[in-house]
Amino acid sequence: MKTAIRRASPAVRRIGSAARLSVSAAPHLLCVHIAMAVVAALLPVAMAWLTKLTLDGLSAGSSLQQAVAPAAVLAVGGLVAGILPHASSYVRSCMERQVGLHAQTRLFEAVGRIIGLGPFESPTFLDRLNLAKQAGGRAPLQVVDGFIGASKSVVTMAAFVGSLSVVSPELSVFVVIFGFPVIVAEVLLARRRTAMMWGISPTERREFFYNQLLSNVNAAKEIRLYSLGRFLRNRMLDDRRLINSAREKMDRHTFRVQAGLGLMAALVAGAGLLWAVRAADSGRLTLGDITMLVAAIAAVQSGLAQFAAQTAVAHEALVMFGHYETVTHAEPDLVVHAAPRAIAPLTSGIELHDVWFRYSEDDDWVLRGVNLSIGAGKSVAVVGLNGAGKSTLVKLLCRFYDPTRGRILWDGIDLRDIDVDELRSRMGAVFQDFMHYDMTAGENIALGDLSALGDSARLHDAAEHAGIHKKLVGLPRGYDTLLSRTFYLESEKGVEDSGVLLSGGEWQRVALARVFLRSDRDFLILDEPTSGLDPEAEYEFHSALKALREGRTSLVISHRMGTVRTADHIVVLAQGKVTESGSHEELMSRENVYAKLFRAQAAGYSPQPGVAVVRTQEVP
Ligand SMILES: Nc1ncnc2c1ncn2[C@@H]1O[C@H](COP(=O)(O)OP(=O)(O)OP(=O)(O)O)[C@@H](O)[C@H]1O
Repeated sequence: MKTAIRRASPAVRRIGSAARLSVSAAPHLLCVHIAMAVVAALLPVAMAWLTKLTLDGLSAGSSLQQAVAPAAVLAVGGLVAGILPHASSYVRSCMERQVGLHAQTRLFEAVGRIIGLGPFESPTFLDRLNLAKQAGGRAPLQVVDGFIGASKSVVTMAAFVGSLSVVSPELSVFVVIFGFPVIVAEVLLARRRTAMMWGISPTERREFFYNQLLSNVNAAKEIRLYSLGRFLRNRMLDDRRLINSAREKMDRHTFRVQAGLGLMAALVAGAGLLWAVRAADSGRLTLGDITMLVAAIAAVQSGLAQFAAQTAVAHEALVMFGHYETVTHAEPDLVVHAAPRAIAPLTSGIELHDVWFRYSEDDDWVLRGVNLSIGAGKSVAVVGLNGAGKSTLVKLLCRFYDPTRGRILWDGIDLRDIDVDELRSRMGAVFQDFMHYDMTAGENIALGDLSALGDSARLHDAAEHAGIHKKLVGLPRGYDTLLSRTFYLESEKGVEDSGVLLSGGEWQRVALARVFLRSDRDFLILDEPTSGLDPEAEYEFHSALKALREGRTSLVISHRMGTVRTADHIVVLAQGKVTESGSHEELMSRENVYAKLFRAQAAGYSPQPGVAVVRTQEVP
């Protein structure tokens, strides 16, 4: 049995998976929904038979009193038929909300299980994630609903075809043969539509990117100053036109196929009616038979149309749900050790042994055999020109990627053997492209360590160290002020300017405050921590940094030599290799790349310009 299930086609597995998801999200509503579908499937047949029997009875001369009972049942049936679609749609809406919430929870839990950054930098994954997000809310229920709806149509049609075969076996066979191509055509249409949607997905994402860019506050300055508005708008509209043209082509094709099917249906209905009139004329059919025949033809045709539509919707939803399933069942992007090794506070240090790394097999090597030792309690600085691989090194240390070759060891234990959450809980970092969260000032800092949320003393202390406390405490609502003009706080709905915007350097201090909140961690990474700070703030920051680093292991990356020079050990990275290392004094005495870089920067502050200037080509 299990083997059979394993061998079942992906479509069957997906239907099973969508059903399980719906059952776990809304079991009671699903039962009510199915029960309503059964009643809705059989009600038209029961009504048709009752009508036929009532009319046959009346035409055979039965009294009005005898006709009252079936007529009363017919009236009740009519009442149920009138209310049922609305009740069913209400139940469906309730289910949609519950299943949507459940599916979204599962999707974002799966996204949270992605350890590294690789998938987020892959266009294919992003397209799939985009479709999964679109599908997550509706697709599981659409699959189940389509299945229920198609089954409902089959039940109604089978009951009517059975009834029709009593009246006219030839016509019932004719209707069944007619139905087959309708179903095939609709399934093919659905397949084509989903292929089209997958095809336009990258264009839709790009259009969305331009769309966001045109309304993004950070982009607004350059867009206005460089007059990029029309250019970006045209690109967005070009993408929209491409999308529209693909959709229009699909709509035209759908129209041609469905108009053909409609014509066929009309011909069948017309032929059936002509035959029925001639048969009644020759006395082979009663009045009741004709009403049954008319009802059966109409019901089978609408049943076929509904079956086709439901199958098409279910098929489309099934394909979309496939993307959802791929994301939620994705294998971990990085190796996850089944029995990870526990790590203790860093005692020996972090070692990189012959680390090679490239982002993909098609890319060039970014790191080419890096050997580096970051001793426990020591501060190491990495310098190098743009693109030398410094931030990539940080990504490997945080285990956003694994080395393509070589190993990174934490007190002798390979990072791949350590539980990634435990590893990261022992680190603090401020990244070059740190985040601005559209949240309050307090929350923006507390995100560095959620246990500090609402703990004013800790937040103030971290902000004080980062030199931003005075600014934050002076905001209209202090630390509760929203650092955004994108949203309102719930408590301040409608207050136009309740949020505050910070300057670039102030934002950097907020990001630094996050890392000060984690100053008790074993290993601190500071990637360009002072790039946005003014000289006074940079000076203050160095004293704070010194205190922060005291006795801690840290790695600093900076183009500012003033930030770098106080490190215990400095490493020059060039084209993915360590080309020089030592203390500031040692490196200066070697008169090599570091010394040239340092002097070149110092020359910028010198009253006599024209001292040593290092050029990109000079660096190996
Ligand atoms: N996600 C990525 N996919 C492919 N290549 C990448 C990716 N990220 C960076 N690179 C490439 O890796 C190289 C090193 O980039 P990295 O950001 O590590 O340099 P860096 O030394 O930090 O530079 P900078 O001083 O400008 O910040 C660059 O050539 C860059 O194009």
